[in-house]
Amino acid sequence: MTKVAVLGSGSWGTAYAKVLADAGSEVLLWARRPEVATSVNRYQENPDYLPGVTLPITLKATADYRQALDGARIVVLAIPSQTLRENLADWRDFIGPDATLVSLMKGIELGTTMRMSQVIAEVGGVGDERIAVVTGPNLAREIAGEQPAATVIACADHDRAVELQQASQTAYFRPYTHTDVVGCELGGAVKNVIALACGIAEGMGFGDNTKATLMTRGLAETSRLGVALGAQRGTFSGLAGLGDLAATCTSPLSRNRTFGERLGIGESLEQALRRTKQVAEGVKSCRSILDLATKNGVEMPITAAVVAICHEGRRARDEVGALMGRATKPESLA
Ligand SMILES: NC(=O)c1ccc[n+]([C@@H]2O[C@H](COP(=O)([O-])OP(=O)(O)OC[C@H]3O[C@@H](n4cnc5c(N)ncnc54)[C@H](O)[C@@H]3O)[C@@H](O)[C@H]2O)c1
Ligand SMILES: O=P(O)(O)OC[C@H](O)CO
Repeated sequence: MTKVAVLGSGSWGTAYAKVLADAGSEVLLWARRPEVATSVNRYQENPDYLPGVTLPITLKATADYRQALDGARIVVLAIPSQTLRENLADWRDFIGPDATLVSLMKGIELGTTMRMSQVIAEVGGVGDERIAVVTGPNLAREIAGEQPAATVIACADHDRAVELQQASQTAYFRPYTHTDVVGCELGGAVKNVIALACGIAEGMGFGDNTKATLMTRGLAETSRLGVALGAQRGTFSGLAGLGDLAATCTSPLSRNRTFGERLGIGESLEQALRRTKQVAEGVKSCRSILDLATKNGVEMPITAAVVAICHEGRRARDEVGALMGRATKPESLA
């Protein structure tokens, strides 16, 4: 039986740990707070992040990351993106020499503009062939409720991707493999920013035309950035691109979309942050994504508008005017 460590017991860490346990692996979930581990072990529930979901009896938890990592063939990283560098520095010495490191995170590091797999390679000192990314239209609550969905497992080493695919395949969760790690990670990170924009539009009272416009043009700017960074254009039409964008921009379960809605009704960033217990990755990553785009000479007007609203004190209404007033041009999907 494959031994798996899932580091991070928030909503997605817990839901994906359930998938892995349901698929037959021996899974140990690491929780920062001992009471979360106790609740998983005693009551098969993570009441803070997935209340009402009964976890498999075979899924165990611990507050000791060394115990979780001991003998793990697969190590899943499920913490907020901006905390990865610091946490992995503590964990790296306890990770087995041939373990696969799996990122569930959908963000870009502030300051370095690195993707999560790049942070893992640098801090963990591991080759790309040992790093995989799981991404797609995977709202944790729906997966935990065993509602059917697909995902993408991207890894430079196809055999490892297949190994993880087999370890994640259940009656309700269908993983596809992919080799375009860059495109899959960018799809996951940028859709959070576009979901913020859709939430803002919703909060401002705009309807479906506005949100469809943001999604379509948001995907165009995502793919423009991706191609400039070496991603395959086709990745953005798949689960990691369009699939995740559609789920996140339209679902009331999305933290990014919900956060945007608060901004759209006129709350300040601080007010919205105070009301948000879980991570809405796009709020921080919009800045690193815009930096990455600027460094690479790529125009991302929707991302720039989200940065302006979140971090530069600009009014949403003014940003709508700026976006709509841009020079006219032919439609291009890149
Ligand atoms: N929730 C989803 O539906 C979903 C789906 C796919 C991908 N993701 C991505 O997965 C990642 C994790 O998201 P989540 O939904 O589990 O988040 P969450 O907010 O539900 O949980 C975050 C977890 O990280 C822990 N944590 C917070 N700060 C920490 C720190 N400084 N050091 C260590 N641990 C810390 C929290 O205690 C919690 O257990 C994010 O990048 C998110 O974008 C989430
Ligand atoms: O709740 P969000 O906005 O972090 O989105 C969750 C997932 O990434 C959807 O696939």
